[in-house]
Amino acid sequence: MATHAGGLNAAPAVEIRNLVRSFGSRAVLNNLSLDIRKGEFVALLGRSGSGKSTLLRALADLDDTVAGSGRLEAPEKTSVVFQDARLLPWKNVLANVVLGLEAEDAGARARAALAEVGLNGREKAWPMELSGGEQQRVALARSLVRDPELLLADEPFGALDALTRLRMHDLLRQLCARHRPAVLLVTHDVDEAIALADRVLVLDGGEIVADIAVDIPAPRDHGDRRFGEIRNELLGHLGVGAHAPLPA
Ligand SMILES: Nc1ncnc2c1ncn2[C@@H]1O[C@H](COP(=O)(O)OP(=O)(O)OP(=O)(O)O)[C@@H](O)[C@H]1O
Repeated sequence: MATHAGGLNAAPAVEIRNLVRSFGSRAVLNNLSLDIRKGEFVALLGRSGSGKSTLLRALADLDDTVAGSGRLEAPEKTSVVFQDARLLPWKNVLANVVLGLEAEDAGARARAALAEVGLNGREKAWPMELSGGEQQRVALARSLVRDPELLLADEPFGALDALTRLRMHDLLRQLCARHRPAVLLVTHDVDEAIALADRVLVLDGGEIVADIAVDIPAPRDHGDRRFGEIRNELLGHLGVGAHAPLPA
């Protein structure tokens, strides 16, 4: 079992026991159990179709129509970020962040969140005027303004170019260090998982088949020996050689 980065609260934010989720006769999640502690950043890898999004949707309570059983406890204050920013095109940036917020100071909080993601001064812009990376910044601001105890992110940087992706890694790292939500990040990118997470999981056959603590101090260097060891171990669990491309 993994050891964990220091400074984390030992109480679990997420407790999953014997979770089953099936489509027809196929159990995509098969007696899966998992804890995520408060403030812990967990990345989830797995081949295409292994059930990563199914798990994330279960945690987000977005799977009412899916057959299943088991116990799942997750915080009420949960935010989700998807690969596409899912902004309402007819609302400006500020209105997108404020949407659904009932707090009296919603506007001020949304402005502060936009400043945190580097979009100060863009409050009145329309989504279509923003780059893909900027739209994802808005999506992050929209999540954080709700002060979530759990942040679920389903390949949030998958559609971005390599440089923007690296910038978004820095941003997400800073935001998580400041707000300390528990995080479950679904990604296909092994290096992204190692660079960002306290723990990296691999999902296969409906179960967690690897649970690896990333015991590398920040800032993490991709060329670091330990980084390479963890990469190789994860690639092994994913069924690919260390230098072969990850199957889509
Ligand atoms: N609504 C649905 N109806 C039927 N089958 C589904 C449905 N949603 C997902 N599945 C199936 O469940 C399996 C897991 O899907 P899921 O989207 O969770 O995988 P994933 O690991 O997130 O894949 P990817 O990495 O390609 O996004 C797949 O075989 C998929 O076809």
